[in-house]
Amino acid sequence: MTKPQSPRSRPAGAARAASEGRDGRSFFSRPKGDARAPIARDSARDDRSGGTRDERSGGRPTPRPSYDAPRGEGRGGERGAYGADRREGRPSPRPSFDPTRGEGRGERASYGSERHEGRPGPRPSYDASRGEGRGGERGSYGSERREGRPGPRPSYDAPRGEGRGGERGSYGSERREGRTGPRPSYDAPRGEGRGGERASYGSERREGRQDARPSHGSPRGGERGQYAGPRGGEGGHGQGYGGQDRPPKPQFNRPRLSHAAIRIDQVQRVLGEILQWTYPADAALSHWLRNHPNLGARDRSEVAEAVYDVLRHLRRYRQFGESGVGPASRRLAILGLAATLGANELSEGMDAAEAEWLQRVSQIDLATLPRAVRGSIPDWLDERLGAMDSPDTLIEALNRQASLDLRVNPLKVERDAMLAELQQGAGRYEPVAMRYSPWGIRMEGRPAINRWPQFENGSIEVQDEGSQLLALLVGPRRGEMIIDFCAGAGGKTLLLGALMRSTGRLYAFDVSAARLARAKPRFARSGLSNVVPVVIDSENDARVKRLAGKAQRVLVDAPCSGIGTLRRNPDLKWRQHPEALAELGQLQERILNSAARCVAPGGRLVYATCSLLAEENEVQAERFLASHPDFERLDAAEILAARCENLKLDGPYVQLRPDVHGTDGFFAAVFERRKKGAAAGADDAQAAETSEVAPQEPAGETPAGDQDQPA
Ligand SMILES: C[S@@+](CC[C@H](N)C(=O)[O-])C[C@H]1O[C@@H](n2cnc3c(N)ncnc32)[C@H](O)[C@@H]1O
Repeated sequence: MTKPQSPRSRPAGAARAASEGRDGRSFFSRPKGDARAPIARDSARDDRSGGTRDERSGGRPTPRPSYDAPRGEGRGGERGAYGADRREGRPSPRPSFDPTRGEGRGERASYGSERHEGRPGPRPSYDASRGEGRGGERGSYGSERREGRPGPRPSYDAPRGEGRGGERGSYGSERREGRTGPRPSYDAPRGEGRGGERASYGSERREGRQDARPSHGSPRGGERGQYAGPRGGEGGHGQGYGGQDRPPKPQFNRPRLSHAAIRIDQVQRVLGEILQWTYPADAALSHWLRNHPNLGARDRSEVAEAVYDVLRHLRRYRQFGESGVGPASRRLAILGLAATLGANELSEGMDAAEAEWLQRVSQIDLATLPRAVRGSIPDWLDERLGAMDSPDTLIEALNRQASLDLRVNPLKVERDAMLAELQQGAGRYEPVAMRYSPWGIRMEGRPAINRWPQFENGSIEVQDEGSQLLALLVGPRRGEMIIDFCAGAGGKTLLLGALMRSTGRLYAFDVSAARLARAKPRFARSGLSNVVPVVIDSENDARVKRLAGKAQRVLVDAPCSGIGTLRRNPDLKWRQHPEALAELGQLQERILNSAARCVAPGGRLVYATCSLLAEENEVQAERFLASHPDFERLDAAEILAARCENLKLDGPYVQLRPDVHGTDGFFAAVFERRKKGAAAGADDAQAAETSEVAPQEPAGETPAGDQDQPA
């Protein structure tokens, strides 16, 4: 099994995503006494919203998260971004052009959006205004709620999908795992336990009751005070005794716990939280870690890696777990730790029956398992990925950890100079130039990039290589008017603005004020002055219509399932479901149609997702072409190949895969508005000119965003 990446190094596409940290009014901002049920319902819609359970358990907002968690990614590739976002949450020293009133509020959750780049998130991040938050933008969730736009209905009932298809039994079990509360309000699992999986039900039911059966000599039944706590000084690890060199004194009548027993229990507890699917995995993990501040770096890393391993291989592990004894979440924890630490490390923490079971399931020949079980993906996803070339290698790659991808800021530094600098100072992370992106540097390990001066001064950002390549498709030029229609936390906006050399005007639209607010400090760090962030009410906002026929280039980095980012956000495959895909498809189509109206005759429209699924990609592109005779398709693969000689792609679309290109899964289509159809564009432009409200001015002149923030 592959060694999972520690949460520390994950992108912020925070759940990104954490929400990309997952956004907005998260656990952090939830008012005291917020009931559990409503949170579950909301989060089912926008699971990227970051948050902690502090509020759930009493409404005490947690201070800054201590754990620079998993994903700096921004899912979709931006590890380190998480930490960054968190910092971004602090009042920026140069709030020059960011008009967003909401800024500084929901920033904690911001890591989610970065995850998105790195993209995270079914994250329900998309379509913020509806409370959806699917796709990769966790952060937006909370903020959306604050913005007073709670979704009228929990359209994105994330976990519902799980039990469907062939996985009903397991879905129900997930919900039950670790659960101590009443049934979640979304009432997802009707039908759970039916079908062929009843036998496992009983054990699954036990997954949530960690303290009920103090068997195995494990820490249940009083472990809390024993290890996880703050008794020890900081920094210790390896023993898992809260940083102390020695285990705590055994208490009367209580057996002394081994390192392995403690670790199993820790992982079991975290899984108990995550597998309720109330919050994105990275948010739930971060929250748990914050509540255990005295765990050392190694403790954190080991817990996180095992938890992510379980999320990656959940379906297979559940199947293995059926033949075991004890609570199901404990069996999952053992499997995750055996994969990441090695079975030998666990022996002291298991009883004889567990050890025998582990040995037995470790010998199962994976090749004999159906692909969906072997690759641990839900049936609906197996069906879709199975229709693609080389599905096995693809699924395998999606279950591996992603590397840490950095991008230099071309406004500030040359890639080679930065690479030399990093090789000197951070050589142990093995920085190398990326294969395709001219601005990219790839690193191994989990450096706390967000504390590096190069990050703080805007010379580097965390961004998946695939996201970087999208900028080449947009091909921005100096002085142009460009629209980044779904700008989120600004990952792609940053590169577009730098390639415009900070000239012209770059509109950064998004329905999520929280995500745009998180973009602000990034814009400030990067030295850009040509970005105009605009929070729009919807894709049909009047401010969008005013720009009809005016933009030379429009990028639609559409809200999507985020399935291409499973390396960074493995929980997405359990949170996403086919019904949500259908809704996403409609949203993508509406956004594309509105964005197309902004394109000037002869101008370029780029449609991109971090999905691998045809229905979000080529099907959308073909539908757009069929309904827009004034646009023609350009060969996106050719455009990219002209800039990246190593990159061999079959057009007309760009489709990047982790197994082939080492990037997250991305799709891009490029369309050009016909010049001879200029009449339509001219009409649009005329309509715009006669509009009652003048177009917004760029930052530095009239900060348009000021008018755009919700109250
Ligand atoms: C894939 S993410 C964008 C990530 C961003 N481009 C980046 O690189 O960080 C999709 C974004 O679409 C936004 N969105 C959802 N519905 C939208 C709509 N109707 N109009 C504009 N943006 C929308 C979401 O809030 C989310 O930030």
